[in-house]
Amino acid sequence: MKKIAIIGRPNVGKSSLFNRLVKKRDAITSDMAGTTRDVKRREVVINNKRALLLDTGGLDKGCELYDKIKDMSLKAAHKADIILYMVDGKGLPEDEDKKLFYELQTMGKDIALVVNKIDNDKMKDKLWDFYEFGCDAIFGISVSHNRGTVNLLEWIYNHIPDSDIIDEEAEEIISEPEIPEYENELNDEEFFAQFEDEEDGYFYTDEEEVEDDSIFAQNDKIKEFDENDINHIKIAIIGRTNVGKSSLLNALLGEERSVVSDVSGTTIDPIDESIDYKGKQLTFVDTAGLRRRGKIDGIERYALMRTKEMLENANMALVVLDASEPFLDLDEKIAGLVDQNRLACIIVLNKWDIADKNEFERIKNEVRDRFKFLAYAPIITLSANTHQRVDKLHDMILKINENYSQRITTSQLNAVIDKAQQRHQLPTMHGQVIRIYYTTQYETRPPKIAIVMNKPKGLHFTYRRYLTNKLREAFDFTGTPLLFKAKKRGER
Ligand SMILES: Nc1nc2c(ncn2[C@@H]2O[C@H](COP(=O)(O)OP(=O)(O)OP(=O)(O)O)[C@@H](O)[C@H]2O)c(=O)[nH]1
Ligand SMILES: Nc1nc2c(ncn2[C@@H]2O[C@H](COP(=O)(O)OP(=O)(O)OP(=O)(O)O)[C@@H](O)[C@H]2O)c(=O)[nH]1
Repeated sequence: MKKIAIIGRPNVGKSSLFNRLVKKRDAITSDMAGTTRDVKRREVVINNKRALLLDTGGLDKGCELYDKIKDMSLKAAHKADIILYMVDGKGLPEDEDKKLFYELQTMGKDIALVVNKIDNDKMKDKLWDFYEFGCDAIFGISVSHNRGTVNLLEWIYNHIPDSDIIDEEAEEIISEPEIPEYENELNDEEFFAQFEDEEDGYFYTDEEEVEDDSIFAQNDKIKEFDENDINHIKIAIIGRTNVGKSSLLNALLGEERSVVSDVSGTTIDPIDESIDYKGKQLTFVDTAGLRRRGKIDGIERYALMRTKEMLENANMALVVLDASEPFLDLDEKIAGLVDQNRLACIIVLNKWDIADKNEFERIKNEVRDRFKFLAYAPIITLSANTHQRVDKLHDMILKINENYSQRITTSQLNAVIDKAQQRHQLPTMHGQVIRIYYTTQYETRPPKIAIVMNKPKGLHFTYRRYLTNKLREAFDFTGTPLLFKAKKRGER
């Protein structure tokens, strides 16, 4: 990917252009010179071509020392393929700018002189003064008034090779969980024969038998979403050392790290950090550990222990994997903890900027193969460094939270379960007829479903899985585990 550097003195409008190009208020602009602290890099799309934009800055106010500006500019220029040299059109060309510009020109890279703050037609004449830089590619623009930027964009576009055109259709970036299809034309015997190799025996229940009958009575009175649940999501970012957890946290928090005001019952722990996103509160749990410098690493037991603690306080886990490296056993061990905690989950393939994009299919299959227990989790590829698709992850978090919190009415559930039973009947247990009377969801986050039947112990493991998949087909349970409880009809 081509790298574009925006270079120039403090306050000429570099951050403003950067923001315009990434189409977001991402870098911070202000009237004070030197407000851009770090070099930021963001993936940008110019029309349909991809490039990496570097924002330079970090010169303190009062530090107008030309040497420093020159130093930084040269450093940035070395890293870049395309240089946008920016000057303030309100002033006169300065000799130092000119000298530096010549020096940059000798580097043999594509370079444009961008004269900013040409806010109106009257200002246009100012542009003539800058022709003495001797640059063919000179653009008079006004970022704040959005003037002249089209020509500049066209110039940039022409300097990005066609190989960086995004083929949106071909690019697989998100993978939804796969729901197996059942061959309906098989008779029951053939149908169950398919599972013969699998775990034998009759399945009873994920948990203890339900003792309290009242839970079944309340189901349909509860509205589809519990407001408190759906508006606050507690997220644990987990993964082994160096996969990019802290980087992802920073990317998700964004520049405008807003401290969310206390919502009743959701007091924020100082070790947690929260943001508002589209009216929802996203709390990242136990971020202190992610931010601590000189973190203890390499100690597997410690890593697992800490992850466990984080997961106890969360309802969603982002399992971060490094897509640029082979997966390790520790990745699996950490991901296994999500399953134990029955959490909503998204698998994040980070460092996609340096991963082999042609390998998506292979990597995806390996993830599905290694992390079978997270078969319900969608996979997203992204880059915490360039922020590629971080916004998509934000949206995905909201969607998965909805799925995790949803309540399906008893009638909707039974319609699906009845249809599934019509296709394939419940197998008998030692000649005894097994019957499902009805099913009902009695809890959310995650959805828990009770199957009320004559002999709970007679619900075959494979049949339960068949029902799970039929429910996943009928409703959007992407990203959420689905728990079943087999139960005898209460004597009431
Ligand atoms: N009139 C006018 N002002 C602009 C324009 N573009 C940016 N500015 C203003 O110029 C000031 C500096 O803009 P920045 O984008 O922060 O400049 P910068 O070059 O990134 O500055 P540093 O972070 O100090 O390096 C801000 O007050 C902007 O609002 C423009 O096209 N016209
Ligand atoms: N190329 C690339 N590098 C990344 C990306 N995300 C993180 N990194 C780099 O990977 C290294 C580790 O990133 P961190 O965010 O510290 O990883 P971590 O998982 O928090 O590490 P520990 O705290 O040690 O467990 C750093 O050098 C990051 O710059 C990415 O999307 N792309």
